[in-house]
Amino acid sequence: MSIREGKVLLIANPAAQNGAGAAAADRAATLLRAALGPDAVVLAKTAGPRHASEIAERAEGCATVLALGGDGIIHEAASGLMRRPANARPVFGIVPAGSGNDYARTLGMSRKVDEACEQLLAAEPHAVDLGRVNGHWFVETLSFGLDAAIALDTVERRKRTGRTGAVLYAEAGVDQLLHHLDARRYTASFDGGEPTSGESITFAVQVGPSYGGGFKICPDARIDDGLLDVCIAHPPIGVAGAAFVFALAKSGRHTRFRQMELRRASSLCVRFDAPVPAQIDGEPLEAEAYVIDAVPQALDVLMPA
Ligand SMILES: Nc1ncnc2c1ncn2[C@@H]1O[C@H](COP(=O)(O)OP(=O)(O)OP(=O)(O)O)[C@@H](O)[C@H]1O
Repeated sequence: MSIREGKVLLIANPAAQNGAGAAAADRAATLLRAALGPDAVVLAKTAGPRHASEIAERAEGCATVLALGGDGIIHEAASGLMRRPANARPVFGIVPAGSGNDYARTLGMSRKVDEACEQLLAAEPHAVDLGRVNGHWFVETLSFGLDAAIALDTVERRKRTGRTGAVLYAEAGVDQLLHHLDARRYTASFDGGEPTSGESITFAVQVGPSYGGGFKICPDARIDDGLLDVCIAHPPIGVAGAAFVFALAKSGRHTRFRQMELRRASSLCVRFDAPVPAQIDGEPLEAEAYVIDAVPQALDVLMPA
């Protein structure tokens, strides 16, 4: 079903990208109403964290739900939709207006509002996989360790300084690299296999390739293969080596280093010996053990043709 059939609910985070989301929301609503009709599009601006999830869960009578903002709001809206019965779940789409926009990169959506609306108007739905950890859904990324510490530090820095984008991520990266290059002991079992133990500096579990504002941590991950791609960075990696690997990860060329272990699995369980920073689509997540699986073709998502 295309966006042209049925009502569209546009859930927008006015606070995304340090407040730029408000104008982006009005612009997208205007463009979509011009194309689809004045009554075809309902704009709902979020009032705060988790509101997008509640709005999406209550999306009665809508054929399409769009999330406008960053990966956080996309994560929340998709989670809300997944709480609806499968036979009453609207098609999902995004208007990227965030800071990192990793899911937008994966879907191939433009980060310009006008272009993204054009793409949505011509898009067809595609059944894509979602990840699930301890009952929480994720659209793109779940990770533990250094990179999660960087992602979470980035959010803090953005709030503090008002700066955005890959430069901010790199800045947080340098700081965390210098002060928190910790190896974390883990035990993991893949697809119900025998548990194995090891040490990781980062441990990423991806639906799509991208995290941290465009770093291709699992460059070959596909969102419709029914599998999760895993990248485990093992020690030893010194500060200079880690910085080098980190820079190469921007284009996915870090995978050739012997410290990188790449795997695919439909499910895994991971436990760390000590509390570890963890991020799910850029938001913090805390648990003692993580039970993770891929849910194939979980959500119909509008993707550019
Ligand atoms: N009205 C609001 N005021 C403040 N925060 C909000 C509001 N609505 C939602 N949020 C929260 O804002 C956070 C960040 O939102 P979002 O991901 O859309 O933008 P971003 O952080 O700029 O982008 P990215 O996640 O791609 O870096 C989310 O955790 C969300 O819950």
